[in-house]
Amino acid sequence: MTLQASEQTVPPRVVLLDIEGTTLPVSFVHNVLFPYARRHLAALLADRADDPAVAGAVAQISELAPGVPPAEQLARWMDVDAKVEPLKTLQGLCWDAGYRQGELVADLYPDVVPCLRALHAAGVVLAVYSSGSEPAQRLIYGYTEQGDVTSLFSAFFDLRVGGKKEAQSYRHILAETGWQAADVLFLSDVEAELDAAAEAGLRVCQIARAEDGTVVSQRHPVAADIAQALERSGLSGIGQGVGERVGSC
Ligand SMILES: CSCCC(=O)C(=O)COP(=O)(O)O
Ligand SMILES: [Mg+2]
Repeated sequence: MTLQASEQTVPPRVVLLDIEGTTLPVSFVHNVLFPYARRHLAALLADRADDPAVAGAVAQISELAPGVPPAEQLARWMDVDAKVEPLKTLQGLCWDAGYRQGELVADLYPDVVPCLRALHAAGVVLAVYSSGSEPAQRLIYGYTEQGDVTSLFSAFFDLRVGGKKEAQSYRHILAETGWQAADVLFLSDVEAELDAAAEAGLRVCQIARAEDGTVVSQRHPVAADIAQALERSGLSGIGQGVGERVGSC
């Protein structure tokens, strides 16, 4: 029998977090980050063609879409929000300059940083799993409105381990880290990602943010924000005062 997160009394040791729709508003990704990358991709391809990261991504595009000019293929992928590695790599390189020049600052949901700090202080391992490249994930948490919070995280996983809607990707993360599936709580807004994580044995809870209009899961525990997800997963009582801090985050 599978226990619901709300029924589990042993708290998770690891919290694995999605980004878009979970810690960062969907609108920030789609109205700020994606358009920024779209505006800068052509210049990146032209100006940094010899950069190994750019050349490697272009080679990957040619393998995935032989005969299609890379810029055209990237535009097609962006039109459908495709989660493919070379696009994510190149978007990350565009954003890098934006964050460093002060044009981009990650507008995380207000509950996120206080919750992450409380969990970290309680000894809970924090990790990220996003379709955005690992460098892009580090930029988001490196340039938040609350400063650089990357040190709160022990690990970052991207499409290198596979797509987020595939159970095998979560098994890959477990194999790489040595974490036990039952010790890991995965938080995401997307039901198909929660399905895949649950199939791999992870504990899951959907973050259904009102602002994002998330389609509420009928299959998994649901929380309105990170604090509520933690309470429902047995984390509000960990350590002296952590419950209060998490509760107020
Ligand atoms: C981490 S960079 C911005 C997010 C992104 O590029 C993306 O495709 C969203 O993916 P997620 O897996 O966080 O939903
Ligand atoms: Mg998401």
